[in-house]
Amino acid sequence: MSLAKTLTIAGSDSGGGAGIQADLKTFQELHTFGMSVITALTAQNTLGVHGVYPQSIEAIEAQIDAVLSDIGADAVKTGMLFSAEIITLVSNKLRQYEVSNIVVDPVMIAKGGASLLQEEAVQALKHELLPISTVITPNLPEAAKLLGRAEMKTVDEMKQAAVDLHKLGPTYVVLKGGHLTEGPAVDLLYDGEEFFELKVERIDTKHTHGTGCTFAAAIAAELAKSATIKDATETAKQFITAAISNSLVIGRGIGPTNHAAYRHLGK
Ligand SMILES: Nc1ncnc2c1ncn2[C@@H]1O[C@H](COP(=O)(O)OP(=O)(O)O)[C@@H](O)[C@H]1O
Ligand SMILES: Cc1ncc(COP(=O)(O)OP(=O)(O)O)c(N)n1
Repeated sequence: MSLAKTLTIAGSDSGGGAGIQADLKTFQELHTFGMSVITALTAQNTLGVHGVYPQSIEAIEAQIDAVLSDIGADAVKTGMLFSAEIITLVSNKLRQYEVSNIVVDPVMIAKGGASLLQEEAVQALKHELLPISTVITPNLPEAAKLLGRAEMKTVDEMKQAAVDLHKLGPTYVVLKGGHLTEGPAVDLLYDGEEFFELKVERIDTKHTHGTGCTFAAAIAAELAKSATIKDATETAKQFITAAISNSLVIGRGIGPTNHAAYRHLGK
């Protein structure tokens, strides 16, 4: 038997709700073979990030080479990359191994406010990783930072931002609207010509830790199984909506989404 192979290159969340842990759970639930390259350890729980410990370039490079020189990946998802040096390494390696489905979640700041990307690394993200990516999945603050403008507040402003993000080089842009303060949770898929809206009623819960990681990992899993970008984002939206609707009230802060919920829809 063979399974589509998915690789996450991201930070570890000791609390299990975001980062590598969220990605691997999502990969598994969507019936792919998940693998990981850890860029940084975080000491994290539902109350926030209590420490960030980047791994050495040597350790990250060795992990990537071990996985891609032998097993390979049908899709790679990147999350917390932390520094310009790590971004340069990851970009070079993805080129070297000619990875074809690259999903870049440009993780910058955790919900609790902790910085997961150094300020000076934003330029490396823009100029080295975005141009080789298949799809980027910024949230509204990340999109604003990448474009050097104020945060979008309406779907019309999101559309203009998606066009401008597309000019940075990715084949597709999925701009996430989870941070909109009013109305449904709308995300926009832009392919350089047309917009597609992914829209659901906003779920009334504070337990949304790891939503962005989970959503991007689901897109990567579907692309690995050869779904079109439109089908991949639609499935990912169903996956994250089920995960948020059944999110877990654990810990004393913002609880994680429930990665097992999608399977209970009979998927
Ligand atoms: N309260 C909510 N109800 C429904 N969907 C949500 C809610 N919050 C976030 N989402 C969805 O979760 C996904 C991740 O979005 P977002 O929270 O913006 O990302 P991030 O975790 O990177 O900040 C998107 O599909 C977004 O629309
Ligand atoms: C290790 C690690 N990576 C990424 C994040 C951010 O994840 P996200 O899905 O955006 O969720 P929130 O942190 O915003 O709830 C993280 N926290 N840790």
